[in-house]
Amino acid sequence: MPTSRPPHDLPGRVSRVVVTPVAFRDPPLLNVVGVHQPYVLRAVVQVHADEGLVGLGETYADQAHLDRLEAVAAALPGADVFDLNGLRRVVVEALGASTGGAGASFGGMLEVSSAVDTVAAPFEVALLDLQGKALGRPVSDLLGGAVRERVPYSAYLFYKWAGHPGHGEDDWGEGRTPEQLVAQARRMVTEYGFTAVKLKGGVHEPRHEIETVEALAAEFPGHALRIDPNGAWTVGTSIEVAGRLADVLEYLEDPTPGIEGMALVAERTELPLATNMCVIAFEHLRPAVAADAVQVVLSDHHLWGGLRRSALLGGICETFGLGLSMHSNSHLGISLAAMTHLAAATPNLTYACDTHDPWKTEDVVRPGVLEFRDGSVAVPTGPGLGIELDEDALAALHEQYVTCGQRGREDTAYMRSIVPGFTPNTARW
Ligand SMILES: O=C([O-])[C@@H](O)[C@@H](O)[C@H](O)[C@@H](O)C(=O)[O-]
Ligand SMILES: [Mg+2]
Repeated sequence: MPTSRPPHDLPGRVSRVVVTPVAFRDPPLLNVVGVHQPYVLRAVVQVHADEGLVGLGETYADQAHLDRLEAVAAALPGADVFDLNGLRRVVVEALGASTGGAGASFGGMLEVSSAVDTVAAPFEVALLDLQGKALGRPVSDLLGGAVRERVPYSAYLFYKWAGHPGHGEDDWGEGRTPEQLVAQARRMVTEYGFTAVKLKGGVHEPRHEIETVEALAAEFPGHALRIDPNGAWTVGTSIEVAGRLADVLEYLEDPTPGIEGMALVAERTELPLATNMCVIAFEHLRPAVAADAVQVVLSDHHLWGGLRRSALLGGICETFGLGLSMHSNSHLGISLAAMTHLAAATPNLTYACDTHDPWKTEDVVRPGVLEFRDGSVAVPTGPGLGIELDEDALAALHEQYVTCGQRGREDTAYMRSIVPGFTPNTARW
């Protein structure tokens, strides 16, 4: 059992905040807006407190977002590490001064109506990590207690090129045909033990993607399958695909753009529709519920304002009878730890969570804690997030950021540099 420290040892105030942008290698994964660049950019947030403890957070590192993170980092010293409502005030004030609180966009796919939630999230995670370290308790305890010891994740398949142009073939090779995607799934299922499998669609004609899902269903009977074309299909196509795949999918994710479009599809299928595109902030819940547009919401603490606001989202989903799953963008181990604590402490998060983890070959977190077994990760039991930052790896990945030349996620621009004239495929088919 972890032991509590006496109250007079608790850290009181934030003394210093360091935001470090890093870049880690990523394969050429295809999606509706283009292709992943050679590197993923992330920002590692370190919040130092006056007792010498350090809390960790992780988020996107596009330049505009970094500027906002820096504005908060400058304003946070002196803040009470237990005052999470106060953190939000600091963020609102800092963004008001630096940016006017405008929205944000990541990679042309995720539009955020207010930057406050996205900017606050990594600082909230870092403060919770600090609180847990001070109290000798895991973050899941601070969120109400873990209701499961392990958190299930799903395999995340992508159509992909064999390698980044000019760099030869990568470890995964080409992912274009149904057979190649079955082989990709076989490797993930064998190495990680996943029992849920998600296919990122919106890349090829729907007929080709249906064949891929059918091949996966034949090869992995009993696995929970999902496809997510990120709104690449019209309402009519979505209804057709839902009809074809009704017996093999557990849910269909964002087949068509917008709450209205999703509602039209939902009227014509029994298949639950999931989203991380048309419901991405609290203000979208009311119209989505009123239109019965979605049956499953994919939460994401990076976008919903942190772990406690994601728990609030869980409560709202429960109230309205909505299912709850978890979205992922390419991420490092700090985020995987945060996602795992959140999922562990959210009783109605019953679907396997998305993760890009298998595509990652570099990290800033020391190995050993966040290992996959039977498709799931054990909830860390150490204080805070329960993970340890590898300072050398952080420095190396920061150096990679400095030299890689990327300063934002640009899937479409990168695709156009290789396939001139490429158009993002939203509602194209
Ligand atoms: O990594 C990707 O290309 C994904 O398409 C990601 O950007 C999406 O945000 C995400 O995984 C999703 O479920 O829509
Ligand atoms: Mg999605």
